[in-house]
Amino acid sequence: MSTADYIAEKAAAVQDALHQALPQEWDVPERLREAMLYSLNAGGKRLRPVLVLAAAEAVNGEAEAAGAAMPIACAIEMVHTYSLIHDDLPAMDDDDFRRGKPTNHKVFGEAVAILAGDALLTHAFYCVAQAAKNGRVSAEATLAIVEELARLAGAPGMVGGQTADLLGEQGITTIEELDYIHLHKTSDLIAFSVQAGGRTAGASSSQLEALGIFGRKLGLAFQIQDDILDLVGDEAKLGKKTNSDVEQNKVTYPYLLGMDKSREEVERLTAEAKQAVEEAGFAYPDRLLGIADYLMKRDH
Ligand SMILES: CC(C)=CCC/C(C)=C/COP(=O)(O)OP(=O)(O)O
Ligand SMILES: C=C(C)CCOP(=O)(O)OP(=O)(O)O
Repeated sequence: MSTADYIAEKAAAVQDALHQALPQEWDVPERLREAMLYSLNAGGKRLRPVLVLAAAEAVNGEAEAAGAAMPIACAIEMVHTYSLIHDDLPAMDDDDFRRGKPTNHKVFGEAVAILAGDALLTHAFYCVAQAAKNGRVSAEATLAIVEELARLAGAPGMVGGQTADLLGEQGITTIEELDYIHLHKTSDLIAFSVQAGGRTAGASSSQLEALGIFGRKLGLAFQIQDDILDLVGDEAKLGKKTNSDVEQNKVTYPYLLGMDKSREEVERLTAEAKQAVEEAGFAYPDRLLGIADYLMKRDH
């Protein structure tokens, strides 16, 4: 099966699991449920949950096949979707279009969009707890996953990166400052995804370390590619507006280094990410390696 087919198959399985992740019988205001499901079901590449599953498979193909990592895959997609809803708000990037549809606040209004994001973030931790409750992931591994999710999605992680991004908009002058933003805003959730997937399948500490390096480097390459696509990508394929970084005076890799050097960095970081996994002695590393190559060449 090609990497594209593998991603499509896993993304479809994640979609099914997401449908069941918010219990129907819960008494939730209808407008809130609609707003949560609107962004969650709008699609997206499902990169982070697919990476959770591919990392579990790298460690132990049978554990992945048993679906142990799926609640964690759902959790990370909820955290990511919340972050996009909030990122699009007028107080942040003020975007009108996401995942090929009007942004959440354009449809539901700012207050409900904020609350839908809050609810998705909170519900992610409920999903993580289900992994231990259904007995497929040990309580010890689940506890480590909770701790890592809180850290890497929170102030020392994604929220910190987003804050530095918004406060630093015009004042960034060095690659080091920019890397701080990218590593936290984007890499932290990607590193969480592969490490948490590995934990569900019983990864050793050296394997977890290799997955962390893979995730951080891949995340950085992914964000640089996102900024390249903002300049040269196709709005219909991307499902969001292009040229938004220039309009918001954002300092990016293409702005600081130019397009050719930025592309070289994506290739270098992807190669280094793959090397970390190749050297760690995983039983089934091919899907993780294939996803890294696929992302480097992506146009959406
Ligand atoms: C706590 C919050 C709200 C975090 C948001 C994190 C994030 C990665 C936003 C999208 O980045 P981007 O603005 O570079 O991407 P896009 O081009 O998709 O808007
Ligand atoms: C970190 C960035 C660049 C935000 C968008 O992430 P994705 O490109 O993974 O967004 P979806 O496919 O999930 O919509």
